[in-house]
Amino acid sequence: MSLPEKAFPVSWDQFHRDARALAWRLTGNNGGWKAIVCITRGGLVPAAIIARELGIRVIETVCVASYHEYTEQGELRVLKEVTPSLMENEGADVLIVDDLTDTGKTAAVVRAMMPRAHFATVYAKPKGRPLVDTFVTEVSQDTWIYFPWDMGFTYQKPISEDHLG
Ligand SMILES: O=P(O)(O)OC[C@H]1O[C@H](OP(=O)(O)OP(=O)(O)O)[C@H](O)[C@@H]1O
Ligand code: HPA
Ligand SMILES: [Mg+2]
Repeated sequence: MSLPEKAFPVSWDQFHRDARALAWRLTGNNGGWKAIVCITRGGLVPAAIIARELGIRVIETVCVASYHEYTEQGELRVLKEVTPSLMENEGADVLIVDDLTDTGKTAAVVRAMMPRAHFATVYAKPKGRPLVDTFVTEVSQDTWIYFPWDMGFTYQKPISEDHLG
């Protein structure tokens, strides 16, 4: 298993703030969004926050899995498709939400289902960035983002111990 070089841990508080910042960036759409399609499972959390902020009541899922063993990406599987009514008109006025885009593979598969939908993620890495319309924070490709729902409290070594060989 290869571990990315850098770590970007995100607390619940920070995630909430970043997801709200994403909601602010999504306020410009004339007439609003007719629905959110969130990419499970990571997209469920920002979708709840954005739906609350923008008053969106129709929330759909598209269920995709590709990272099977921690940081290793495997074959991408679509476990559940989007309801056909939201794919009408190529997904115009639909807001697709995910927690992040990394290689962009997940985004490419879901975008192909709804080419006119708006794709939003909280975080983006350089490879996935061209596939996303709106995001909040970019991190480098060699960084792993640690989401609060994947973490618990553990002892932290002092920074000096890591840097003094
Ligand atoms: O840009 P990519 O390289 O395709 O990676 C990004 C996707 O990977 C993660 O999902 P994952 O497949 O791990 O499933 P999960 O959301 O259930 O954790 C993350 O939530 C994104 O959906
Ligand atoms: O950096 C990441 N963090 C968490 N899940 C992920 N899935 C793809 N990339 C990442
Ligand atoms: Mg995901």
